[in-house]
Amino acid sequence: MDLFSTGMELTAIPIEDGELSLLPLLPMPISNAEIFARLLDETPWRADTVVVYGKRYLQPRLTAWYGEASYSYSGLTLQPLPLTPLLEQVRAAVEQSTGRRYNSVLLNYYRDGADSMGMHSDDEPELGSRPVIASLSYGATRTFILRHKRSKRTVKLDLTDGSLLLMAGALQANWLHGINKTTKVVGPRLNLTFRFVS
Ligand SMILES: O=C(O)CCC(=O)C(=O)O
Ligand SMILES: [Fe+2]
Repeated sequence: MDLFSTGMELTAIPIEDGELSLLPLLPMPISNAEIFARLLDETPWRADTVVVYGKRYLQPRLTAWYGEASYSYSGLTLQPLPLTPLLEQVRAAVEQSTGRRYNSVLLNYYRDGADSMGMHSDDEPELGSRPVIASLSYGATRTFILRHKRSKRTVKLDLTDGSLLLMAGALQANWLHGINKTTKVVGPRLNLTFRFVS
């Protein structure tokens, strides 16, 4: 941390072929524990089935999609729910810290270490050619894995309670990302990815 850093700003993580930055703790007027508990309780969590290479799978996590537009991936179309007052408040804080606007948010609930997200890029056409995605985590720390599509270089980041990761530029075009299962005992984790869908 340099002399003039307040620790409240995003810090760039040097990475080739894309932009990545991290804020260890998003400033919020309510505690992380309260945000976590309210999100867990207020969200109509869904256990969705996706189609991957023609086969149907139950997603290894629960999800909810909020915003203005429907969202399609892996043969699944999610109808949006209207943002709750809490999600509006969180969105405002994320917009303030990242200097960007978002009209949608995907909530992921990883119940324990058996829940995961496969390696993917958030590169659907409605996200635009250089998507800006702000990823906010609450609860248990899980390891976020990035893998370069051509070089296969892997970068790992621990996403801790209240951390905000910003993915931008050519990151989605050149890298995959995901969350592996773990055999370690881990508690529940919530992740919110704010996006701009047009
Ligand atoms: O849970 C995470 O940190 C990743 C979520 C993610 O990649 C997504 O929602 O597209
Ligand atoms: Fe993603």
